[in-house]
Amino acid sequence: EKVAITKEQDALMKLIVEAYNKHQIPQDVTKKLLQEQYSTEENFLLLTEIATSQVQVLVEFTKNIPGFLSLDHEDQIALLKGSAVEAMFLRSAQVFSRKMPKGHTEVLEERIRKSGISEEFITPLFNFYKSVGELHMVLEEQALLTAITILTPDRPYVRDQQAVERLQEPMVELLKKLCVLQHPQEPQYFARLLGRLTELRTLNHYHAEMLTSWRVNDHKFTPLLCEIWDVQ
Ligand SMILES: CC(C)c1onc(-c2c(Cl)cccc2Cl)c1COc1ccc2cc(-c3cccc(C(=O)O)c3)sc2c1
Repeated sequence: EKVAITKEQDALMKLIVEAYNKHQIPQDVTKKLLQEQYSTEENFLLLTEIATSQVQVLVEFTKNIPGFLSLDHEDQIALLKGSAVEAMFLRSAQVFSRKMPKGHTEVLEERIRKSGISEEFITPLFNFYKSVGELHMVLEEQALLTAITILTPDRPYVRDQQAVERLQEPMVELLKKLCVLQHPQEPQYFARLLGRLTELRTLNHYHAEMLTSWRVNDHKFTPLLCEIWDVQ
């Protein structure tokens, strides 16, 4: 039967995409990727600055997700803390999938490879970037997938999981319809997108190890990152 987006779904879509477009890392931050010199220290500092800016952007985007601010306040914090790393993997992955202007892609890869991350995490990290790049997600899909990741009910310390499910469910339904409409020639595209969310969960584990190894080498994070990642 013909798949059609309802009026409500279209309104939800517009709100999510609007929020996604509105909240971006400022150009003066990302353009530093091209300017600062290359050293492990400099790369780490630059990535830390971008990640901090990304968390601020993520909080603003999340506040614009319909219904989020009506959730229990403790749960709002639990959802943000539980999804921040995954949302940032998704965000940084988009840089690799769309050909960034002025060769950001190569420069970002170089800086991540030389930021003190051990080889055992570099491989899964870039495998993820490659698998996201191969999906050629459109903006709507990127925005919805980020919102769905944030609204994952079974994050640690979430008390009212049903309330989160009630927000996530319509987004998953909408994404499913979008995938059918955007990729008619690829019926399993939606399943591939959800597969990325599963892969993201494993990356959380790697990221926790990355943080530990950076801290062992006395790398400092910003107060915002310390708060969202429960470090220091
Ligand atoms: C603290 C820091 C050292 C760190 O610790 N773990 C990670 C991490 C790493 Cl390595 C990989 C994945 C996830 C995390 Cl969380 C990081 C760096 O995290 C980030 C987070 C967001 C972005 C967005 C970017 C980006 C570039 C150009 C353009 C744009 C754009 O949106 O236009 C975005 S780069 C970038 C780097």
